[in-house]
Amino acid sequence: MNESSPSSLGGITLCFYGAGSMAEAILRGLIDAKLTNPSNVTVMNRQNAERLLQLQRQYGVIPAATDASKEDALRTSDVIILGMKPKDSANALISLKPLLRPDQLVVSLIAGLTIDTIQQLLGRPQPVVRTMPNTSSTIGLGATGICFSDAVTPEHRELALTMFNAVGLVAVVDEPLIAAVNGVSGSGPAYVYYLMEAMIDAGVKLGLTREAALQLTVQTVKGAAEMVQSTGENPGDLRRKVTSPNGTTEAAILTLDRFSFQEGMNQAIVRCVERANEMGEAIRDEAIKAQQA
Ligand SMILES: NC(=O)C1=CN([C@@H]2O[C@H](COP(=O)(O)OP(=O)(O)OC[C@H]3O[C@@H](n4cnc5c(N)ncnc54)[C@H](O)[C@@H]3O)[C@@H](O)[C@H]2O)C=CC1
Ligand SMILES: O=C(O)[C@@H]1CCC=N1
Repeated sequence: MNESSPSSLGGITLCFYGAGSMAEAILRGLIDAKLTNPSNVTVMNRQNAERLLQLQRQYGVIPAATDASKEDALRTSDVIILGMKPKDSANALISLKPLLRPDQLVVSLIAGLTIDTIQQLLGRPQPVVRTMPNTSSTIGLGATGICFSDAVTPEHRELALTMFNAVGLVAVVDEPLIAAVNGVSGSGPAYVYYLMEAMIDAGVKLGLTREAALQLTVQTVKGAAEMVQSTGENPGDLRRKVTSPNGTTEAAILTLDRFSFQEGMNQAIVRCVERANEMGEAIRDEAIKAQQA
């Protein structure tokens, strides 16, 4: 799964165009892993200068709060990381178009936005790396799906793999499968947190303190994930080992089945993928309108 890559970004400069939660997860992961010096990282957002100062205080990165400093960072950084919401991406790419040099690498974190739409909005076959990361990149345990445009050079590819390997696991996939990655691991932490919320609330209803229910749930989720990874056994086999015939776990699993747990999970992920594609189409339509205007 993980392709090998060098351990440092050297003096490569990075510009986070959009500095919200996903951008912070990645920049924090890169800085904690000592992959880059914070002075090589510029952050910008639409208008929240206080947020940029907070990122500067916390990580030592460079804030670009004025129009001039934003333009300068976008013109000069080696890598531009698109970290805005999908709905803001068409306008952001239209503003980026006149500033970019053909050799700057564009790395997108944006759900649904295709390489083709990025290139249409930029008006040229810019090297583009499309990714679908997740917020666990913050602690180096991210899971990122990644694909590359034709204009990406072997050096760009290595650079992108180095960045995302530093913050977790990387799966190189064909672009149409990025939506599936979105469904499984991009949005996946939220499903797990949702499960944890339900387990904790049930524990509290049964009389545990919230703190005890939280600690027991966290350790259970951590231990279960670690068991799959360290034993190499598949989750189904491990589940069966917990489930004694006619025992307590079987009673619980049969109850989950009565509520169509597996089907619910399957439908949730299918809907997530559909939504990613819908959002991608909406941005593509905006791109077409912008070109006709
Ligand atoms: N949050 C998550 O778990 C994941 C998010 N993503 C993708 O990451 C992207 C960002 O998501 P979040 O960080 O959650 O959003 P967020 O709302 O926390 O951050 C978005 C940032 O973009 C900035 N922005 C918007 N338009 C801009 C412009 N024209 N110029 C400069 N900055 C601009 C906003 O000011 C804000 O700082 C989205 O496209 C999302 O699909 C991908 C995987 C996981
Ligand atoms: O909810 C979203 O649209 C983003 C993409 C994956 C996780 N969060």
